[in-house]
Amino acid sequence: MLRIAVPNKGSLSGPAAEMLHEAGYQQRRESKELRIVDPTNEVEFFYLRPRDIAIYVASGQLDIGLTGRDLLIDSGADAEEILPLGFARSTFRYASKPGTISGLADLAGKTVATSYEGIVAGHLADHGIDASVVHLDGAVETAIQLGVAQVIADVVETGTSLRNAGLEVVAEPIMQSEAVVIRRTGADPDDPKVQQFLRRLQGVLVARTYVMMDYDCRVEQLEKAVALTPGLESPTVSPLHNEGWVAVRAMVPAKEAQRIMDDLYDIGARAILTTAIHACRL
Ligand SMILES: Nc1ncnc2c1ncn2[C@@H]1O[C@H](COP(=O)(O)OP(=O)(O)OP(=O)(O)O)[C@@H](O)[C@H]1O
Ligand SMILES: O=P(O)(O)OC[C@H]1O[C@H](OP(=O)(O)OP(=O)(O)O)[C@H](O)[C@@H]1O
Ligand SMILES: [Mg+2]
Repeated sequence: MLRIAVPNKGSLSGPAAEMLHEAGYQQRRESKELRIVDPTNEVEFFYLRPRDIAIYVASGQLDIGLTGRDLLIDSGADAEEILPLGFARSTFRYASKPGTISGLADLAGKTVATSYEGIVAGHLADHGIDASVVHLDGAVETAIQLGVAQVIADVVETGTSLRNAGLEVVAEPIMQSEAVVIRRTGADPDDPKVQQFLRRLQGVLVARTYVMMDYDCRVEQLEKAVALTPGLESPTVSPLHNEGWVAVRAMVPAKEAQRIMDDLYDIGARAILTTAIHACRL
C-alpha cells in the first residue's frame, strides 16, 4: 500500500485534496480525519501539518508527500521534489517600510522576521550577510509596525498583505514556490506504485492545461492547419465524406485555444470546436 502525506490545513490542503479527487483517489469526508485508506487504489493518506510533511517523508515512513517547495527547502529535510503541481504558486521575498532598505546589502545588522527561518538563514549566509532572524508563526507583516523587526521575509502571492501593512518588497525574490510532490532522497525512482501515482497526477495536470480541438479543413490547407495544432504527438486526420476535406483532432493548450481558433478560421478551417479533457495518460 502506497503511503502518502497530504496537507491537512492552510492554502495547500483544499487544492491538494481536489487534485487527488480528480485523479480518482478517495479523500477524507471531514477535516478532523487524520488518516484514510483508499482500498480500491491501495493507497493510505495521512493528513499532516504542511510544515511537517517533508520531515515525515524524509524519515522513510511515508513514500511520498504533497507540500510546498518553500516548506521543503525550509525544513532542510532529506527529501526531494519529483513533480511540480502548478497550484499554490507564490514568491518568497524580503519586504520593509518604503525607503528603509534599498538592496540586499542593507540587511546587514538588521533583524528579519519570518516563519521560514531555514530559507532566510540559508539565503543570508549564501550572500555573506550578517543579520538576525526572528521566528514568528504567521502574520509576520505586523512585526515591523510592532518593532520586532525592520525587515520581514514571507510568502507573496498578490501582494495585498504587504500593501495593507504599508510595506514594499526589497531585492530580488528569494525563491519561487508552488505545490510539489516529494519523496525521500535516494528512494527507488522506479517504484511502480509511485510511478502510477505520478502518472495519475500528470493526467490531471494535462486535463487542466489542454483542451481537445476538432475542425474541418480543405486538404490544401492541411499543412498550415497542422502547424497551428501540432498536438502532443501528431494530430489525427480523418477523411470526410465531402471530397477534398479532412477532419483534424489535436490537443491544444487551453490558454491559446481562442487564438488558434481565430488563426484556423483565417486559413479556411470550419466547424472548429473545443472540448474539455477530463482525464488523460500521456
Ligand atoms: N497566499 C498564498 N498564495 C499561495 N500560496 C500560499 C499562500 N500562502 C501560503 N502559501 C503556500 O502555502 C504553504 C504554507 O502552508 P501553511 O499551511 O503552512 O500556511 P498557510 O497556507 O499560510 O496557512 P496558515 O497560515 O493558515 O496556517 C507554502 O507552500 C506557501 O508558499
Ligand atoms: O500576497 P498575498 O496574496 O497577500 O498572500 C500572501 C500572504 O498569504 C499568507 O498569509 P496567510 O493568510 O496564510 O496568513 P499567515 O501570515 O498567518 O500565514 C502569507 O503568509 C502572506 O501573508
Ligand atoms: Mg500562512
